Amino acid sequence: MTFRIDVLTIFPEYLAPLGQSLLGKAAAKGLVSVGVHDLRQWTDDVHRTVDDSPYGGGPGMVMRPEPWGRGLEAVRPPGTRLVVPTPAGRPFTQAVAAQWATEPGLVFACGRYEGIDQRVADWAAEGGPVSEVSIGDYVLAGGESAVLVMVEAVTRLLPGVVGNAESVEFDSHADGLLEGPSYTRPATWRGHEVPPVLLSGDHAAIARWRRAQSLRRTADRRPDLLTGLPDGALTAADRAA
Ligand SMILES: COC(=O)COc1cccc(COC(=O)c2cn[nH]c2)c1
Repeated sequence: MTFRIDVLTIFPEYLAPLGQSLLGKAAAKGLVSVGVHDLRQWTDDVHRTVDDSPYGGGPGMVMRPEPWGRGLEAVRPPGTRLVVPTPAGRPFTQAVAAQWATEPGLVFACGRYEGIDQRVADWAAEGGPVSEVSIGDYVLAGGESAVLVMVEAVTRLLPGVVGNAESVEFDSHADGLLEGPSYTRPATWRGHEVPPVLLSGDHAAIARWRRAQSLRRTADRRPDLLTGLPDGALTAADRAA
């Protein structure tokens, strides 16, 4: 029932926001519990060293395996998915978030420097699923920001977290398309009108208009999403739009 999140990082203070806002309410409801752990508590030297030079040479430093091995043994419930944010990962998508939201919890490993010794992910796969995932095609200084992003995407999908469950269902990407424009009062604002159909009360026309806007925006901004749609996702009416 309670979704358990654990994060291992050398910058625990960076993940303090995990207790705020939406996640905070969810935590207050007992839907989510979060643990943030300083990786350095599992180092074995007086300098609490977490990195070392890369085998084979090359720039930068690599995170040593041993602190990760001890930390994951201490923190990761058996069988729990280990998520490693990395620019070299498979794409993190709404579908991935939805899948993870059905599981009992997640453990996140925040890489820094040039990354974590690959044997950590390889060894961790012996104890449960491991997902090396990317939140986008750019390089961050570490995994902590990506963890904030993924935790927010997953926890808002947990039952009871977002007030209006329907608003989650009709998110962008939920049906494979981008969400179209939204409007609220006033009907005229600084010379800009709300599209009249939205004030018409004709709910069938409104639904058609919204679908057409969603398709137009997707074709304009994310044509890649249109090629990936399952067969039949686009109706004849869609194609005519
Ligand atoms: C095995 O995995 C690792 O070693 C991960 O290591 C690193 C190293 C540097 C930065 C990061 C953080 O992730 C991203 O930059 C990222 C994720 N998505 N898009 C950009 C992670």
